[in-house]
Amino acid sequence: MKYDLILENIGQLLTMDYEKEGPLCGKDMNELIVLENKALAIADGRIALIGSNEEASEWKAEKRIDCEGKLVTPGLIDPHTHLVFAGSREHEMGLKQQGVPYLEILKQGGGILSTVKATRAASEAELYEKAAGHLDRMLSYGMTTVEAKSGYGLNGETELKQLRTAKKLNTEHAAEVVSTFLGAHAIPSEHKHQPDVFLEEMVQLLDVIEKEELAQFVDIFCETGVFSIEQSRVFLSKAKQKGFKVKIHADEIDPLGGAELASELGAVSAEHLVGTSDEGIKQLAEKGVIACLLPGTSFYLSKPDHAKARKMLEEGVAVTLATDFNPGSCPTENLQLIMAFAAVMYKMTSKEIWNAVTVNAAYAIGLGGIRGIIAPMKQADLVIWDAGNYEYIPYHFGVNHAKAVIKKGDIVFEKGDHREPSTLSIT
Ligand SMILES: N=CN[C@@H](CCC(=O)O)C(=O)O
Ligand SMILES: [Zn+2]
Repeated sequence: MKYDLILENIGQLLTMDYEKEGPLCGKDMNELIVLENKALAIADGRIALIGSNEEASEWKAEKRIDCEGKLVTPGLIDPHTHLVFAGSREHEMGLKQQGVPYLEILKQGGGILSTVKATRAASEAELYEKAAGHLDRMLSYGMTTVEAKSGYGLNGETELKQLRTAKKLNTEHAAEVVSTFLGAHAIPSEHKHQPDVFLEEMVQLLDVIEKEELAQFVDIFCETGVFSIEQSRVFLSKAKQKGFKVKIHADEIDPLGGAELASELGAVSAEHLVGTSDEGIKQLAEKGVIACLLPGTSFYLSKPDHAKARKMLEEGVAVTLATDFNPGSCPTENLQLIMAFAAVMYKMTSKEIWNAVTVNAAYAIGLGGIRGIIAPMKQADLVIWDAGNYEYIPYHFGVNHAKAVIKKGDIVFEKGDHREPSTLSIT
């Protein structure tokens, strides 16, 4: 047998605990399988074998990579992004510095609504080109699978344009894109006084979204001045009736009880959770709703409060971490930076952080047990890091440590691609 690719001389290999079912929680989140001095073989885009370097010297392959004693992990998974949009919002930085709150900017027709204006005006080709650029950068940071929410259309035409763009990226780009319909992201100005009419319009889109397979998940921004708990309950219940899995932007700014609603509805995940009550945390644990935490957003919005990650972990909530990449509250594609934020702001351990961005992130986007692990016969989505151990990635922050990124067995990024000298020896 001749393999397509062999990675040799792996210093640390994080396979993750691929035998456990379901997202990791409790003390399982703080456990990591670290194999040392290993080699692995890839065939037909899948992991074929894991063995010692001595064994690997007997294996035959088209191509071999000497990992030089470095760390190899599953590709990172980002379970919460707003990938597809037009324009940018750097002009809001000054307003924020003057103390204008995020929701006040939105109320004045800026914020999300300013991105809606730009996105409505953009062609599908323009959206595609811009999102592909962001996705290139994500891939270069080791992110091999990314969730992408719509929500900058707020009308049928543009929401579908965003979702079709994401679907095309999933087909054509090396990274994998999982779509979420977030039509209920804000109230568009034309429906300012009729939010329920607007929500019904978004419900009407679900049939075509299902027919064209444009999204697996439906999400809503449940927040003061956006959608209430009751509106969110009605909207998400209708989505569930149509067979969609649901997520909620919950308790991001005001503690409205979004976590409790996510638990009541059996949502796959609740996102943000900065203001979530202790009761809300208990319910997330009880109902097995994954907490998708976004420390980059708390950092960027300069919030004094952060999600109570330690409390969630102690209560047995399965936690994942995401960039929340978007043009307003968190313009970064760098999940490695978010890992550092989680260490500093949430006091999560390196082990918890690695489980959060691999195993649990996969469960949060419907790919549990399929992505975010390195196991025989599973898809070969891997990162070779320019670091000798897993603790180094959340520690040395703000720079890119990915040395090479492999998606479905293909090398899709190497450090040298970006005019940085590659030290990886590929023969
Ligand atoms: N909070 C709602 N949505 C995004 C921000 C979107 C924007 O500001 O453009 C979030 O998750 O942070
Ligand atoms: Zn978001």
